[in-house]
Amino acid sequence: MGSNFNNVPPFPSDVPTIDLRCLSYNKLLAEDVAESEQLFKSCKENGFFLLNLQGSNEGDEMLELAKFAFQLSEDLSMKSDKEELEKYAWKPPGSIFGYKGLGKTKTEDGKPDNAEFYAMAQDDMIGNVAPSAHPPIIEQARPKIKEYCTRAHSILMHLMSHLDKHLGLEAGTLASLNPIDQPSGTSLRMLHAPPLPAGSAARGSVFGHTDFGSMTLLFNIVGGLQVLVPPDAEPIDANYRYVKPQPGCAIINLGDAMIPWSGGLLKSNMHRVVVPPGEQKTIDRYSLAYPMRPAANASMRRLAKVGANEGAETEMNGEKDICAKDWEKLRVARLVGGNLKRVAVMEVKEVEA
Ligand SMILES: O=C(O)CCC(=O)C(=O)O
Ligand SMILES: [Fe+2]
Repeated sequence: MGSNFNNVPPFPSDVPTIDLRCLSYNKLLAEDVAESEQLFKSCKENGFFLLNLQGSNEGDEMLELAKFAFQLSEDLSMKSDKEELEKYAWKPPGSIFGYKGLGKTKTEDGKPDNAEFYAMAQDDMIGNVAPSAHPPIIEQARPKIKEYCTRAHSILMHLMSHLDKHLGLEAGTLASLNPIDQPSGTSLRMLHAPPLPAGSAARGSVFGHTDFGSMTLLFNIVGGLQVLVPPDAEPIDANYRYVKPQPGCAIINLGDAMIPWSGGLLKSNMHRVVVPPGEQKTIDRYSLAYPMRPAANASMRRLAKVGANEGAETEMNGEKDICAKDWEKLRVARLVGGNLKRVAVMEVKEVEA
């Protein structure tokens, strides 16, 4: 994947960027205490960090799989008949997987988005459920997509094991809420934003949102991703900063599920994708998102004991239980209804009331 960075115009130096921590996956694998502290800090401050995957077998394998998936995404975008892809259309809230064509959603300013994507359900790709039909380009890639999901999941599980420790949870607690072998809404989503025709008005690709799941592993090469700074700022243009993509690194961000689980201690930050900065706006932008979601039947309730010394709300009285599947349904319905409000700590209670 590193080589792909050589084929794109440089990320400009005169745009506002967010200075994300770049953590070493190798050090985290070796249980490096300082690196682990930095991970926890990032999760509490803004829920975003870069993860350098170079130098460990697992990390290098993930980078190779990303290279494969970037090519797959390009092949799908460039070699497919769009009408053919519409046979596998994404139709929320009923079907949140499949193909979404350009302009099917609106960005903040009410204009149609400038991105297409193809989302593949992990359950389908790894065999938790009977396979669904996909275009031949995807069908042929099934074994690699399965490898991709498996590898991405195991990397995120390791990051979760660090959070278990910091949150004072028993080892394996967060992993047990995100098992790969049980049905969940986890997917691999390949996004493509074509360059806008010269002289046309700017149009964003992905409207401001937080990810629904527990943790996302993201690869991009071309800029355009922006994060809200600080996380509780008004979601207006002036408060968004670009993330500068780094070779050999994934971008990790926490999703909304971490908020109720951690009693609001951890952050799930608003982000969006706008026109790539500077000269980068002249080329096709591809990104690969693996938003890991909790098992469908996982409880969204605050985890007992979580962060008692860290200022998290630990009072659980009155909180009703709701499973991830129902919680996500409410989130999708809210999104389709145009409500992009952030998830509140007490959302579990709110939605059930
Ligand atoms: O394309 C990107 O860089 C980010 C995409 C994203 O936020 C998402 O798919 O949830
Ligand atoms: Fe996202």
